[in-house]
Amino acid sequence: MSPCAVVVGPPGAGKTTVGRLLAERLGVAFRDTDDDVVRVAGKPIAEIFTGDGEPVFRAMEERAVAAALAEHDGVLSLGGGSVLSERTRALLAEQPVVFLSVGLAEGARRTGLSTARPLLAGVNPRATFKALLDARLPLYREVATWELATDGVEPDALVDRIVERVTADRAAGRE
Ligand SMILES: Nc1ncnc2c1ncn2[C@@H]1O[C@H](COP(=O)(O)OP(=O)(O)O)[C@@H](O)[C@H]1O
Ligand SMILES: O=C(O)C1=C[C@@H](OP(=O)(O)O)[C@@H](O)[C@H](O)C1
Ligand SMILES: [Mg+2]
Repeated sequence: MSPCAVVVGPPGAGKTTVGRLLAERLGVAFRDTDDDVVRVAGKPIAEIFTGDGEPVFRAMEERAVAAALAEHDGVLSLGGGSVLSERTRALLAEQPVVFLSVGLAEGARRTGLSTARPLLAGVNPRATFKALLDARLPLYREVATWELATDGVEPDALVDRIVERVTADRAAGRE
C-alpha cells in the first residue's frame, strides 16, 4: 500500500487545502502528517515546538511520514519541513510527489493569516520565510515528480492541473 499522490512544499503552498480537494476529486482518503503528529503527541504543533523543541518535532514528523507512506493509499500531504530529513527524502524517491511552490510575497501573506506555524512566529516572518525557501527549494525539487506554481491559481484549478499531469504520465507509462 502506498499513496496515489504525496504533496510537499513550503508552508502556505496549499498542501493541506489542495491535497484534501485532490482526494475528494479522486474519491480517495486524505491524510496529513501534521494531524498524525498532533494526534500522537496529544498537543498542538506550536506546543511541541515551544515545550519540547524543534528536534523532537522533526523526529516525530519523520516517524509519522514513514508510517503514513506505508499505511495510506489515498492522498498524503506532508508538513512543510518533512523534506529536511534525509531518510524521508530517500523514502519519497519511490513515490509520486507533487511539489506545490509559492513565491515569497504570496507565501508570507498566506501564512501571515495564521498563528499556527511556530517557525514563522518570530519578529520578521518574511525574512524567516525567505531563508526557509532558499534552504529548502533544492530539497523539494530533489523529491518532486511534478512541480506546480500556486501564485494566483485557485486550489480547484491546481487540482485540475495535478489530475491532468498524473493522467498524462500514467498514459505515457511514467507512473
Ligand atoms: N492556491 C491558493 N490560493 C490562495 N490561497 C490559498 C491557496 N492554497 C491555499 N491557500 C490558503 O493559504 C493558507 C495556507 O494553506 P494550507 O493548505 O494550510 O497550506 P500548507 O498546508 O501548505 O501550509 C490557507 O488560508 C489557505 O486557504
Ligand atoms: O515548514 C515547516 O517547518 C512546518 C510546516 C507546518 O506544516 P505546513 O507546511 O502544512 O504549514 C508544520 O509542520 C510545522 O509548523 C513546521
Ligand atoms: Mg498543511
